[in-house]
Amino acid sequence: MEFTDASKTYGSVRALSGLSVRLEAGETVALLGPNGAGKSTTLDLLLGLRTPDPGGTVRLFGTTPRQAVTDGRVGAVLQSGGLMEGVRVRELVALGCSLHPRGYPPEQVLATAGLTEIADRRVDKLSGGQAQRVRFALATAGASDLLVLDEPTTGMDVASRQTFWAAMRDQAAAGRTVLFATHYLEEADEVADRVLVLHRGQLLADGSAAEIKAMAGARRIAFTLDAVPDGRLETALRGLPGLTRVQLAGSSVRMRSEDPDATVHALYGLGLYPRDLEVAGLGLEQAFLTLTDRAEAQDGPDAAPSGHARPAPSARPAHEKANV
Ligand SMILES: Nc1ncnc2c1ncn2[C@@H]1O[C@H](COP(=O)(O)OP(=O)(O)OP(=O)(O)O)[C@@H](O)[C@H]1O
Repeated sequence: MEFTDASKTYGSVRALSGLSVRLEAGETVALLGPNGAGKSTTLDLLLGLRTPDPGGTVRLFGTTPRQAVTDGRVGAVLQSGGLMEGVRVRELVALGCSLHPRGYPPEQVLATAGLTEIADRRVDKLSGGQAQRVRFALATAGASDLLVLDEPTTGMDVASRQTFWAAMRDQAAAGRTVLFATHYLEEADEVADRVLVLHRGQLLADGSAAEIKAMAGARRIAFTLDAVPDGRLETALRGLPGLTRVQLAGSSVRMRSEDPDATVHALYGLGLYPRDLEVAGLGLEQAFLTLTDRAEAQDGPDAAPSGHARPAPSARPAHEKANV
């Protein structure tokens, strides 16, 4: 599975810009990026739903994405995938299995997706999370070699999500490649062997979650002061060396620093005695924010082509509770 210098332009918007990346069999790969970074476009190219601009190519299993899909080598869960109305879950899943060149028995697919209990329900009467499980069942209706998942667990509750990822681990263990776009960074951290970070249509980072965290470089510093800092002290705290973010909540202080040794040294230099001092590496979520903030600062706010959204934390459950 290989993208070679693949770009995609929609009118004046360059959604993807010269992507070159190769996915290996059996890898579980997370595709991360702020809103509008080009994730869905990347997946659409991989599925043959769109073609790259002239000069770039996308190849799957030695052929075109379209041919690979026709051959049943690719299964997909797409954000926009509508489900056929007026049929029951069992009927739809059976249809998916029968259409797949290497389809599995429907009862097995229903069980794996956790749908056996609601197999006789009409598809148009399902909750959002249940409908998502049906999409997952359709994506795994046969022996595909690549699974492409666009925000696959959106709307699922915690238990369904765990079932979903357990099934995906089984798929990867069976040698399948799983590529998923997500805004749940915890999932990417837990599940993916490899993380690709897209930003404004370009590949910003490619590595394991640990490598991405190391690439961000920064560390978290957290401590508590004896009292709520006054204005002067607050200014002094914000001026400590190495800081990229500061968050003050009463006497509790959280910082992100690219030079934690210098920050902590200078902190003591202010004559403070911080309690519960913690210096820790970034989680994948904070590393992601650091990398995309940094790229944003380098590009400048005007660098985005028209139509590109800036990162919108509201769309990302993981980011809602993002802290420094
Ligand atoms: N059919 C289209 N016509 C015009 N612009 C488009 C079209 N599809 C996508 N875009 C633009 O291309 C850019 C990349 O969009 P894409 O959907 O690939 O991003 P994404 O990373 O999947 O975003 P999100 O996280 O919001 O789903 C965005 O600026 C988007 O507005």
